[in-house]
Amino acid sequence: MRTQLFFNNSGLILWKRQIKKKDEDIAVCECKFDPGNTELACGERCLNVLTNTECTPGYCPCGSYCKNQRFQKSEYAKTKLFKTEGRGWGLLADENIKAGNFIIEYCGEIISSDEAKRRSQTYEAQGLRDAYIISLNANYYIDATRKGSLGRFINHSCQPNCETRKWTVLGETRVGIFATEDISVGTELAYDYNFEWYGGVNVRCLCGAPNCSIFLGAKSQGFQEHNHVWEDGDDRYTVDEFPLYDSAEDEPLDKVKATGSTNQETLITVKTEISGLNNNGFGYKYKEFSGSVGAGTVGSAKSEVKEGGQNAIIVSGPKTNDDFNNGLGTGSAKRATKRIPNRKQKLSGRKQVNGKRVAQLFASKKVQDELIKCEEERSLATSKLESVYDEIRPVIAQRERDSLDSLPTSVAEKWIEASCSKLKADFDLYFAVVKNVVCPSLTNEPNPEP
Ligand SMILES: C[S@@+](CC[C@H](N)C(=O)[O-])C[C@H]1O[C@@H](n2cnc3c(N)ncnc32)[C@H](O)[C@@H]1O
Repeated sequence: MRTQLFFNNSGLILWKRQIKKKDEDIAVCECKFDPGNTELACGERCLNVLTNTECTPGYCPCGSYCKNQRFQKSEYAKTKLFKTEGRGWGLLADENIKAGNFIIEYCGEIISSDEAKRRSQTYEAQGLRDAYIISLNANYYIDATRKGSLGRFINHSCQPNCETRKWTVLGETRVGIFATEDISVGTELAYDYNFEWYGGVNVRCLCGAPNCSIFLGAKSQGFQEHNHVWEDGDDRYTVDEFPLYDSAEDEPLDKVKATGSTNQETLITVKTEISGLNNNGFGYKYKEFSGSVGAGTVGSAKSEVKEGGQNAIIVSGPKTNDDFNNGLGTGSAKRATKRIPNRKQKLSGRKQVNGKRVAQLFASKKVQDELIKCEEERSLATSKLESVYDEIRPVIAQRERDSLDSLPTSVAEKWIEASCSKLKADFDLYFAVVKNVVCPSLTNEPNPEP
């Protein structure tokens, strides 16, 4: 079966036509079926497996014993949703998974590249920060924003234990997540978004890997398209204008509200469509998967994840692309996108005590001098930090351009030193104020006027 997709002007799938493959076009492996050893049926030496192609039912010599129909039979590893620190939801291995094993299919709506661009901009404008669009091939993308499998919850890591792989299934390309190493039960699953991700807003990566590339999917096509910032002398690339989102800043998420938390595992049913349309071209083929929500995490959930009966939440989506568009903006998952407009705001935008002004509140000249001195030291530390910041940002930019992941130690040390001096100066000032207010006896001075 081959599929022909027809799009309307907005890049939405209008209808699809299944073109039956001729028998001679179907890839049939040469596996010899051994009834005494069914384990060998279409294993790693199967010609189809070697070419990332699933066997076609009815054509495979191993018949119902064929093990090379994992997408078709939804043979997923056991996984479990959990709430991460600062990265929204994540997915855990709920059993030991061997290197190379298929974990789950990345399901969603198939859209054209123009539509991917349009949706990505729309989501960004709507403040939807989590991005779920990945590339299927040169022309098509999979959007799991509103509809998808548990695969949509797998986070990024610069030191991943999984990867995406493309398989041909009954003539169509599908994307699966596969383990790249042995993964033990309870470990978070993560793949590197740099390859297929069509990311929206720039998100600071919180994977914590030593080789972290700072931004999520910084080398992915989507990121590059959104931020044509990498050419030398391009004045769009100034750090001050660089929209930066730090997921840690607005936790807990309001996207999926955790209410009625429970210490027991809660069964969830996730309605998901396989990537593609069913035969009538509009309705989606839904499959039901079961997973479990990590202990003490969630009882009911809003937006994409709706309460679906007792102890069940359902990830549901509209049945057609039109529904999808109409539904956009109503109850869609939102997290406010914070932008950091400039460095000054980032470094000194917080409310600061003005040492000199506070000094005037004290009657004692000795205390005033002490506070003024602290304030001067703090101003010095602040300017030092700002100049180090100015100095290191181009280094970071250059390393990004050169695809180098980590910062040179000397640069990092400089930054840490300047930050520590600034923190110490802040602390000294605050300490001096508190000391002179709370324990004036230490300096034998009277309290300031209230
Ligand atoms: C495909 S979704 C993954 C599931 C998502 N955490 C959720 O709660 O739905 C991708 C989004 O998760 C967040 N994310 C994933 N990996 C991250 C990381 N290493 N650091 C920070 N945020 C991350 C980002 O907001 C990203 O846009």
